[in-house]
Amino acid sequence: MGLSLLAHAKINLTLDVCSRRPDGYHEVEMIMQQIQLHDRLDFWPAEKDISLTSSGLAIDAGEDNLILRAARLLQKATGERKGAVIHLHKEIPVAAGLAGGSTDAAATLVGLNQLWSLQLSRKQLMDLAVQLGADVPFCLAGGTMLARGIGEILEPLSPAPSFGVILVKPPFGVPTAKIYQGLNLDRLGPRPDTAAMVQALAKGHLDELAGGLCNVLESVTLELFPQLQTIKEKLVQTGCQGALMSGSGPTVFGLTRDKQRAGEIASKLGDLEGQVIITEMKRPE
Ligand SMILES: C[C@](O)(CO)[C@H](O)COP(=O)(O)OP(=O)(O)OC[C@H]1O[C@@H](n2ccc(N)nc2=O)[C@H](O)[C@@H]1O
Ligand SMILES: Nc1ncnc2c1ncn2[C@@H]1O[C@H](COP(=O)(O)OP(=O)(O)OP(=O)(O)O)[C@@H](O)[C@H]1O
Repeated sequence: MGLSLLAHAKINLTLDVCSRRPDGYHEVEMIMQQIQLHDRLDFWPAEKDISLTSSGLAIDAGEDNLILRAARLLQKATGERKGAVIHLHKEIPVAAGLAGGSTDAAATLVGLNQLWSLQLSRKQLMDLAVQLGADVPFCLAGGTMLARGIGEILEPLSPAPSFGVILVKPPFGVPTAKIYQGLNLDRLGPRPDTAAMVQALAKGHLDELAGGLCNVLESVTLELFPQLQTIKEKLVQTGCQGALMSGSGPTVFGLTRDKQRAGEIASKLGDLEGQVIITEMKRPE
């Protein structure tokens, strides 16, 4: 018997960078939110090999794919020798700031833990997750979280109401490492008021939440790609309560009261350089 899992994308409602670590990573403080947009992963048992196929958006399904890296890591950590046939249906734009690869890696850890009856605990899966990438622990945990450390220290926050989200993904990708390297920690520009945003979430106030959106990585990515500023402005002019770049970019998102309103606004956006996706914040199951 096979199994099927949905792997959801994320947006960053805030992203603050506190310091640079000797290993090149940065200590961050950010509010992360899962959204409905998702990939789908199907798993079937196999004798010994692990194979990966894909459909939907184009993706390299070679050994570097985070799905295969997650599977190999799980084998190495547990000594498991069984194989698996994995199929990825890709809907989340790639290299977009939406944690597309990270969420696939998290789903692979969960899926193979089940398929291979490994019975690893949440904590053991979390320890493997951070070895695959800074966003993978959040993707495993899901929901609405305050993330610290390099992103692996997670604290659950009040779940956001199912506000509408319009994503605009420009027709290019952004390498995360290059954006972090480009940060000048002495001149970060506006920083998020994380505590105020935690309160806004607790109250479920869209206006307060939209007003507090802030991502210090914008100072690097928007300088490289000024068209992202234009997209942000257009989202607000057409009726979004607020707009922000997600992660290291280049995707920009706008917030609305619900998904229907997001659809109405998206139809007024007109000519925009990029793919427009209408979705909403994911509610807890
Ligand atoms: C921008 C965000 O997506 C916001 O959620 C994350 O901070 C990045 O998470 P990610 O893509 O899973 O990150 P990784 O794949 O672990 O790291 C890619 C590169 O980004 C930089 N990086 C990432 C996370 C972090 N806290 N500090 C960093 O400096 C490092 O140069 C690293 O080599
Ligand atoms: N399963 C996967 N899905 C998407 N990208 C993958 C996957 N496996 C490996 N990658 C590679 O990872 C890189 C980053 O892609 P991804 O879509 O995860 O970026 P991202 O959304 O910016 O991630 P993050 O928000 O975590 O920084 C790309 O170069 C891509 O080729």
